[in-house]
Amino acid sequence: MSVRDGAATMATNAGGGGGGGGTASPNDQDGRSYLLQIYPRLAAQSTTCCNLRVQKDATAASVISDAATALGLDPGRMYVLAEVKECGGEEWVLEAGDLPAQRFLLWPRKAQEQHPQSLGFYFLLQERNHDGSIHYVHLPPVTKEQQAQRLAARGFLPPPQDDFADLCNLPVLNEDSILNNLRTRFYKKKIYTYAGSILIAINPFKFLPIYNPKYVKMYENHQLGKLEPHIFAIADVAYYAMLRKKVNQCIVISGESGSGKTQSTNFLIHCLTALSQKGYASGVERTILGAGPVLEAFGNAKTAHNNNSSRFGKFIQVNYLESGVVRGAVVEKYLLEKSRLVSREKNERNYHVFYYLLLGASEEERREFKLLPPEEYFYLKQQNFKIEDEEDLRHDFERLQQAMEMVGFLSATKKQIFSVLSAILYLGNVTYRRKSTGRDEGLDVGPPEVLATLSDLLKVKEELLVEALTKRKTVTVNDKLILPYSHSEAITARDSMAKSLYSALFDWIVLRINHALLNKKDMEESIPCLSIGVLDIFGFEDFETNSFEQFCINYANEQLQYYFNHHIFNLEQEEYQAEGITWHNIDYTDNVGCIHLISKKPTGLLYLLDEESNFPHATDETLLAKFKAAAPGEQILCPHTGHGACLRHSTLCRESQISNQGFPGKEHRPHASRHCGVVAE
Ligand SMILES: Nc1ncnc2c1ncn2[C@@H]1O[C@H](COP(=O)(O)OP(=O)(O)OP(=O)(O)O)[C@@H](O)[C@H]1O
Repeated sequence: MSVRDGAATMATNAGGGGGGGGTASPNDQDGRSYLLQIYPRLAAQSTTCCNLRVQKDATAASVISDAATALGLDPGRMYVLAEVKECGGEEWVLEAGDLPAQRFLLWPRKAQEQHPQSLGFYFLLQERNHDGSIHYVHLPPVTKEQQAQRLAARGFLPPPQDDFADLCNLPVLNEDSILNNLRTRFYKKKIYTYAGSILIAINPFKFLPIYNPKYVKMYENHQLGKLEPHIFAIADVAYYAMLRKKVNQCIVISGESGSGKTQSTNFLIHCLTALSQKGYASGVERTILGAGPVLEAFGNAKTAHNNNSSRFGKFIQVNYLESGVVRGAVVEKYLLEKSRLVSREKNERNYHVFYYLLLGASEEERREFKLLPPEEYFYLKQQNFKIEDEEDLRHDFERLQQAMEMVGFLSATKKQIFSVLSAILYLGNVTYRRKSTGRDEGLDVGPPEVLATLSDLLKVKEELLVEALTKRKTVTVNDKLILPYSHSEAITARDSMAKSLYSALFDWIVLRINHALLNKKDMEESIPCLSIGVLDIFGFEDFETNSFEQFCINYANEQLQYYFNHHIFNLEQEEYQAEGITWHNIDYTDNVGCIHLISKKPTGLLYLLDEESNFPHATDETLLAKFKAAAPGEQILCPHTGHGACLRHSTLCRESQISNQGFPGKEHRPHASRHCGVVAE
């Protein structure tokens, strides 16, 4: 036996012996000797391990000698003994004089009494190379499951975690670690992660079997964070907080287009109604179920980011009796994107309902509503848009009709609605020509058959219609003037009429849905009610051409961001201070400057825009001049680039934080990932 480099090394005249299998189970403890199991990790390995009874004071050198003899190893070679503790990734090569039995006694009890290797504790016998270095042999790695079993079995220190269910537990908190954590979890099909009481959801774009009733039950009445993050946990917390504190709750969902906000809203509403069904069903869920497809048909459209994008914001409030039974619901809508009616980006579509009607209507309905093929409507045929899903659209029209009945639209009402839709499409086919005769400056409007059809569908006299489409009324101090539109003004007036008609129709549909959702008794008697609201508004948007709608949407999102900041940073920190908790305030990017720039009285952009709109001769240039005069040199610092930047820049940067970090599964979309956050209040 020789000792080199301080490590216990031995060459032995081994003979016979043979250890057999078995694992390093200590014991058969006689007070002074211990049973060690030693695993050879050798180039020419013939046996798996040997059991050695050793004295407490036996040195590593003597243990190596005995093990090599027992294993029948080549006596001309040199060996070392290493202690392995997998949980910490440790593999210690023992010195010749080290005492293996002593080390063994430091292992957790379970590892001494049970199958130690399965718990990640064992001794290894390794061969030395001629240069003294250790000859490492590749062994199959221990699987995560094996590792987890071992750890759970011994209730011991967890290994370094590779993902965290709550971002607050990340050992290092920065943008990279957050994104890595979300990505690691996403690859493991864990699409939900908490950041305290906020739930982050990453759109999987595929079905995951995690929304069935078993999950509603599983998450019922559990403290947030006890179980794996889930959207049902958020609904559950809101529901039980409402019942316990007798305070209304609100769940705010935000995220960019296509991130899954509406889907999340649906999961929440499903869970919120399921939780409350104690004995007798209220029928509200059925009405909500019907309301969904109706709102979707009229308020959703195919966009570049999402084939079924909600083009309006909504707040759904589910009302409960104090006992927790669902009582009714109310839908409030915000900012329908009206510009979509008359123009849109390439390869985007108008609202679903137009295509449903045109492709799904029966022959009789086609005659009744005077429907044309889709490509004959100016409002639909822009950008040579092709319809390739005719079958689906036909089916969707049937589905819509059914849903309308579920929310109480009678046949006559449906006909009125379809007539208005048809009229809106005909409005786009109205054309103008400058009058060619006499000194009249006005416009000829036509074609006559379109005007006649419009008058018929809208039940408005043709003269009145022509008047509204060609002239405007101006009221001055002394007089009432009727002036003809210029050609471009007339086109704008025609499109405005279409937009206003659709918007009014949508408002009216929402009103009707609310009538169906409200419990009639609530309107007659005053019964104390509690509620949970779910806010689903569109996220930040940035298109090639951004319109006033994008400005308003992004402003609404800035407000939402402000709300998040206020609640997550400000109020939380104030509470810590009030409770005397030692706390270093966290610096965060406050967007209040951006909000003031847009909406602070009296110089906010919105006020200036209002003011300028009252001037008859206002133009884009006069508005811009007004902006510049009111806020000379005013800039917002972009939180990410640090540049002095415009409003648009600041919103874009926030949006880009996560969207380009490479989540898989949706190659056809321009943004690599879509995520949304859900906050329960
Ligand atoms: N949890 C989920 N599981 C499976 N698929 C999902 C999930 N969430 C979203 N999706 C898929 O992503 C699509 C887009 O989601 P959704 O319409 O909810 O996005 P959104 O954020 O509301 O978009 P927009 O703001 O444009 O309305 C859905 O049609 C659905 O196919």
